[in-house]
Amino acid sequence: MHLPTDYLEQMKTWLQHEFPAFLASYEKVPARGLRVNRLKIDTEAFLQRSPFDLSPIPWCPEGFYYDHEQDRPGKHVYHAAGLYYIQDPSAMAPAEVLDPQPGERVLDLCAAPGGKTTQIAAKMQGKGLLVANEISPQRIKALVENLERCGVTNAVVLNERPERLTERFVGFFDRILIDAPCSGEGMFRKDPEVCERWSVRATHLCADVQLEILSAAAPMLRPGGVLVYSTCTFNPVENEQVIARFLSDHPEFTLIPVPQASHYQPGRPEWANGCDSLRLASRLWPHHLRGEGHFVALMEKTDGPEGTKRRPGKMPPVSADAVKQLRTFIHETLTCQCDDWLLTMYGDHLYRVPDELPSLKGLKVERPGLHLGQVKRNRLEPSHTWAMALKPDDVQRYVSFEVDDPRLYQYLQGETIPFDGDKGWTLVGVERFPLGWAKVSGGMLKNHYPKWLRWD
Ligand SMILES: C[S@@+](CC[C@H](N)C(=O)[O-])C[C@H]1O[C@@H](n2cnc3c(N)ncnc32)[C@H](O)[C@@H]1O
Repeated sequence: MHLPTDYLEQMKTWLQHEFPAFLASYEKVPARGLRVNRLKIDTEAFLQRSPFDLSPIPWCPEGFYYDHEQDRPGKHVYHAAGLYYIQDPSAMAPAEVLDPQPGERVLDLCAAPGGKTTQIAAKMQGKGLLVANEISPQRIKALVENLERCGVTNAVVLNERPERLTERFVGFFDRILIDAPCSGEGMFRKDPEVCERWSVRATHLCADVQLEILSAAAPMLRPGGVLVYSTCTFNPVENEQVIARFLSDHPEFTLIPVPQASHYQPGRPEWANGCDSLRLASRLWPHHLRGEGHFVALMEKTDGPEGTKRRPGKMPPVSADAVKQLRTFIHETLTCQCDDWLLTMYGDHLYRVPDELPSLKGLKVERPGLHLGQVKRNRLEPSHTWAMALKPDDVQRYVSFEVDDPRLYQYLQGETIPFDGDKGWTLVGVERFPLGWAKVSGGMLKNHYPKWLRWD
């Protein structure tokens, strides 16, 4: 691999005697990780059925290294069922540090493709409000698909510039993650294109953007709330120096210790303004641990205005016809009621809105909540998203295939399967983990697995 000369010079100056070990890390095979999705399965239960050779990642209880030479977990049906998320081991650190709790209001401001959003969602266990924002319209699709596959029910997905959210959410969030766009020095080993785009100038431009994002986020946190800033770059210009600049502009914020700090190396005050508290930030270096590298800083907001009152905002209304069709679908297919659900409609698409969501009027909304389906002339066509968010007990008809059943792969390939069962919408899954919808009629399981997800 050809590393930029300026980059090597900088790292040599900063790292000094550590530089040879750092440089040698580029010769090693990158560590690969997967994170068990506790919205679908407990870690212990997953380990019992996992066909992969796994070993624990010390800073993430749900995280495991796998052997990329031997296993391809991304191609397994358990991945399609959302049992785990493939994620760089060091990228699992920021959400661990954020430590979101069920029932809280959490903002993931730079969310796509959703590695950390899905990790946050698993920790929230479907309770509370998770706002996932992504500025890039191109990257939103992957975020939505990952939230869907992982069965996330309490997320709202926005496509906004951070500063457009500030006024709307003053003092609103308990926790905010800024996994900032950066020069990506921790990605060089895996992605040569990131390496080619790198320049000293780009690191300074990134730092300015990072500071703007932090400044837009600051008012959105409630006093007593915490903010995590992370990057996948090593450059102090984008790490310690950004934090130092932010703290000098925002005395209401203070750095606090990272709970898992014993696994990491401390931040480097001498690479910024010398302020000793920068040691409280954490550095994940590829020559100290098995992972590509990250920077994580945890800050608490000690002062500032309290947020909007805890009441839901006005959302676009739902037609009486849509409610009727939803009730009919639930009556015929599910085992739950929808009387206390907050609903909204965007066009002919019906969504269940998480509690406590303020009005989203004027914002670019990609998903105002859990997508339930499309309201057609006289029926509700349930969404794939909803299928992935259900459990076998939630439905009246569930067809379970074992991993070695050829019909499972016929289903994933979009084929119709002979099936003797009750008529109607039917959830299909591998073991007790849903994969999608089918409709039973005339002795056949008619396939509703989305075309864009079908296996070759
Ligand atoms: C490091 S990536 C986020 C990765 C994600 N958190 C995950 O774990 O999958 C940074 C994201 O910030 C977005 N971004 C770029 N410029 C931005 C800006 N000015 N404000 C907010 N987000 C921005 C990028 O589109 C990108 O998706």
